[in-house]
Amino acid sequence: MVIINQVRVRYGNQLALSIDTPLSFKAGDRIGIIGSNGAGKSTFVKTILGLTNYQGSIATDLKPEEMAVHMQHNHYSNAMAVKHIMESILNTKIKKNEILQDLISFFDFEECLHKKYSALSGGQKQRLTIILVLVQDAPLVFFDEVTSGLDFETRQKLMSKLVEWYRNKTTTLCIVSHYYEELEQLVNNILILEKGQVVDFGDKDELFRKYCGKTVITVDNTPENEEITKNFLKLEAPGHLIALSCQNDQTEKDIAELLIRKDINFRRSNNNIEIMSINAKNKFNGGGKRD
Ligand SMILES: Nc1ncnc2c1ncn2[C@@H]1O[C@H](COP(=O)(O)OP(=O)(O)OP(=O)(O)O)[C@@H](O)[C@H]1O
Repeated sequence: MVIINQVRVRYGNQLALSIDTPLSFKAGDRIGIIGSNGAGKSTFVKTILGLTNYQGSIATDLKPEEMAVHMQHNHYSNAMAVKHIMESILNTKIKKNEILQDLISFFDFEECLHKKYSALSGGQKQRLTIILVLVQDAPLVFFDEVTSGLDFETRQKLMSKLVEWYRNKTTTLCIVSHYYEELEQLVNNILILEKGQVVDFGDKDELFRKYCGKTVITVDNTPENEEITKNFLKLEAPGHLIALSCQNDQTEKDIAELLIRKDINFRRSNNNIEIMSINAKNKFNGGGKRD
């Protein structure tokens, strides 16, 4: 569907994106794009959409109108009700458009239709743009930080809705997000970017096994827990956590039994994208695993 090869994007003297190894997106892929601030995620999305000046090759069998995008920031007129914004952007009437009616009801948006844009809450504003994106029914859809700035509960609700909407569809999705738990439920591939370069790209579960092992057990980072877990293989982790790599069932059982015996709370995961990406970036930057 899309093959990206030897692509470079420069802003003045800055090389914002540099992709050497070919990346390909297949129909139906659900791709999570992650990386620190300034890693090049939005530039990557814009480049596939043809919105940057790039060197290199982006081959696709899709027409421009077969790609839809939800960008990070959106602005709409405040002069008219949301209903009229929708109808004028889409050049349709809600009462004559069944897909639009379905989306409005699916996203519980009826009560917002008669409000002005500025009167919508953050979550409602995002739902407006999501509806405008989804109604296009494009085969390739980009979401760039669709839940940014929303509280935890609103984010969860919105993501569950998206998961439900796309459950039985073949749409290819590229989702840029800093919220790893959202990606855990929605994507099966991960692209990790760092300083404009590709750290890794592939199946989410394979990347997890490559960088973390079979499972990861996390405990709070305290001196006591550090002492108790000192004989196990540690991974890089956010500062407040100790992450233990379990390469097989036996190690996992040994660690769990020890932690239960010591009455220590722990979390087991076989898809922790945050810890996977920290370790992928660490390896990419030449670091090794912790002792
Ligand atoms: N229009 C622009 N002009 C100049 N530099 C830009 C422009 N857009 C992005 N950049 C720079 O290119 C780099 C990549 O930016 P980009 O927005 O793609 O990162 P990002 O990973 O999406 O970041 P964030 O998570 O903060 O949204 C950054 O250093 C940014 O400052």
